[in-house]
Amino acid sequence: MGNGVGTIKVNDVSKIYPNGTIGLDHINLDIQSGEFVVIVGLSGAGKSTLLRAINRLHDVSEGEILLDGVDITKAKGKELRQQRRNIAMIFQNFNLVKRATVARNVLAGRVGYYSTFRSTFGLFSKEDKEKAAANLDRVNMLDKYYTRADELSGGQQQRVAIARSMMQSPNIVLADEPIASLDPKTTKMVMDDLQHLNDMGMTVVVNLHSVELAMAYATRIVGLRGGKLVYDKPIAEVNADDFDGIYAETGDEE
Ligand SMILES: Nc1ncnc2c1ncn2[C@@H]1O[C@H](COP(=O)(O)OP(=O)(O)OP(=O)(O)O)[C@@H](O)[C@H]1O
Repeated sequence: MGNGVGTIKVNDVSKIYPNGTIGLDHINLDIQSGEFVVIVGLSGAGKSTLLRAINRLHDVSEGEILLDGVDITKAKGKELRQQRRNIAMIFQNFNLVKRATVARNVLAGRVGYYSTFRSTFGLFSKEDKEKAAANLDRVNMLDKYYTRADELSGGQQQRVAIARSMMQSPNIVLADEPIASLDPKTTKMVMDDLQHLNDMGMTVVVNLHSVELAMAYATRIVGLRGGKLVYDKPIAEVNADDFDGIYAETGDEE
C-alpha cells in the first residue's frame, strides 16, 4: 500500500458553496486506519461534499482535514499530488473511458506516476501491466482484460473502477454511492470488493443510502443531516431505530 496508514481527521470543517448553500456545518470526525465507515443520510445531507472535501475535489470554507497527520486542505502542487495518490475515489458512474479496453482503464490508475508523453501513448511498464492483471484478477475480471469498457455491465464497470483505484496502492478508499445504479447481485459483489480492500488494511469510507448494506458492511456508521454530523457509532452500538433520527425530514429534503 501507499506511504501512510490511512487515518482521516476532520477538524471543525464547514463548506459553504458560492451560492450560499451550507454543504457541511462544523463537522468533526476521527477515522482510524482500517475502519470501514459508512456515511448515511438523506439526499442533500452533505455526504458527497464530505468525501469530496477529504480528497480535495472541493475546497472547504473552514477547518482542516488531516490525512495521516498532514492537512490536505492547504496542500499544494507536489504535496497535494502525493496525498491524492494515497486516496482512491470510486464514483457512482464509474468514470471509465468507455471506448478504451479494460486493461487501459486500469493502467490509467498509474497515470499520476508517468510523464504525459508515456501515458498518452500507453507506454506502461511490464511491472504495471502485471499489476493491472493482478488487480483485475482480485475483482474477478481478468478474463475481460482486452474487452472494451462499454461492453461491460454496470457492475463489471464498477469492478474495473475498483481495480483501477488499486493501481495507486492507496491507504484510503472513498466511495460515493458506488452501488446506486446496480442490481442486488452486483451490489453485493461490489460491496464485497470494498470489504476485501478493507480486509487488506485500507481505510474505507462509503456513502450509502441503504441502511441494510450499511449494517452489513460497516464497522462504524456516521449520519449526516443538513450538513451536520448527527450520528457516529461503532456498529456494535447501532440500533435500527437510530436511523429514524438521521432520516427525519427537515422540510426541504427528499
Ligand atoms: N456545487 C454546488 N453548488 C451549490 N450547492 C451544492 C453544490 N453541490 C452540492 N450542493 C448542496 O450542498 C448540500 C449537500 O449536497 P451533497 O451532494 O453533499 O449531499 P448528499 O448527501 O451527497 O446527497 P445525495 O445523497 O443526493 O448525493 C445540498 O443542499 C446540495 O444541494
